[in-house]
Amino acid sequence: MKNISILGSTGSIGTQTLEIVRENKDKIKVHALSGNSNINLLERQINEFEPAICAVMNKENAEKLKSRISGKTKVVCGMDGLVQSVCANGVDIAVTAISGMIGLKPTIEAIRCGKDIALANKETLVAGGEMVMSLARKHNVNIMPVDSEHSAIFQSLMGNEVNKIKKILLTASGGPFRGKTLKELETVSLADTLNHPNWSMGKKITVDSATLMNKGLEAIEAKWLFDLTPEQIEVVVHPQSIIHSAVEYDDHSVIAQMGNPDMKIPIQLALFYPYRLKNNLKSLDLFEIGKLTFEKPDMNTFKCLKLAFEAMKIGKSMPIVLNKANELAVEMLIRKEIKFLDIQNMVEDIMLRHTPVEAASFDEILEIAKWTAANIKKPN
Ligand SMILES: NC(=O)C1=CN([C@@H]2O[C@H](COP(=O)(O)OP(=O)(O)OC[C@H]3O[C@@H](n4cnc5c(N)ncnc54)[C@H](OP(=O)(O)O)[C@@H]3O)[C@@H](O)[C@H]2O)C=CC1
Ligand SMILES: CC(=O)[C@@H](O)[C@H](O)COP(=O)(O)O
Ligand SMILES: [Mn+2]
Repeated sequence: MKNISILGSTGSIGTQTLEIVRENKDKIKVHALSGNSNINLLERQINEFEPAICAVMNKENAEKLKSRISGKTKVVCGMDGLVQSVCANGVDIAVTAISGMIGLKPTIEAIRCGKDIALANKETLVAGGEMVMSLARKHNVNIMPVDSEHSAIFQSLMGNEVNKIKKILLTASGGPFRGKTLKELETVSLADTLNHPNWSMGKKITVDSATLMNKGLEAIEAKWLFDLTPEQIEVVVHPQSIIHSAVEYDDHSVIAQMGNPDMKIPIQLALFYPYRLKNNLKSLDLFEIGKLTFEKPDMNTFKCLKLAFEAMKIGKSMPIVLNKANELAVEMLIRKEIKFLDIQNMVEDIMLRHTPVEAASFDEILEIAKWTAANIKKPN
């Protein structure tokens, strides 16, 4: 029996993880759940999965939840609570399904406590990749990719010589605005932006997919997970999202992983690797799909992708600035305070004003994030 702790159990990845638990009760058990605002759902999840711990980031929400539940679940709060929920005795694997770099601290602490990580939260590696990967090596912890592209790369690497990678082909759907011009992007609405063609996900990542920042963050995530140079990462727009990514080897053989766009496939593999358990998902029907097509990304229109590659090449504190500025700008877009194209312009503007410095410790990463928040400029 495997015991898991889910950081962000009320979100898209969190709830899909719980669906997998529900279908595999003889193999996996929930030790801890966590969330922030959705205490109605947390209450239902506690009643169903009876975890030992439930962490709620927001203190008032934690108090409300405490008053609603009876039984054996201990409710803890704040960042200390999140850390307790992943480091608790008995937890074997922490699923990092919080959105944003707030997930960095509990991930680092989970690794320090020797817990394996099923990593969905890509912002963690963008902001703290060097630190997280070296801590994982030190504590002999496995970091299992949940992100569909990274799971595909992981699977395409199985049984092959890792040092013979020529490059990886990181596939991108192109998002809801694929093929649009800068002029057309000036007037897109929030509802259009949140309308992803292939995946149903949380708001933040859905906006990132529309700006192509998601692919930029994923390129940096891949660099850290698979020890790649920026030149070894090629983004390929593949609107059907059937090939989830591929690896080209030195002998020019290309190995890819395919499947319907359903996150339960990579989540399940991350939880049960090396076992591939039966499930009730639909088979891939290539006749129904008909065509798989490929395009080059338009990095001049979708500048976030170019900016992410620049930040990766510059290194040091630049990826932290890129990530934090993007998080802040996406929050503003969701609150309807800025327009779609403002995101890439705000990220570019602060990157131009930032002088990269070494930022490898948690405190240094936090300092850079604070600098970014204090210096980001909202358009007039
Ligand atoms: N969704 C997907 O298909 C994929 C997601 N990912 C990555 O996985 C991560 C999660 O994405 P997704 O599930 O879509 O996101 P959601 O927005 O659906 O869920 C986010 C979760 O994080 C919790 N949360 C948000 N803010 C805080 C906070 N300040 N403190 C504690 N908990 C918080 C939310 O709690 P509450 O709801 O209670 O407020 C919720 O449980 C992201 O990093 C994303 O990039 C990667 C690949 C695919
Ligand atoms: C499901 C998943 O892994 C997402 O990161 C997805 O890849 C987003 O789609 P885009 O390819 O449009 O960014
Ligand atoms: Mn992805």
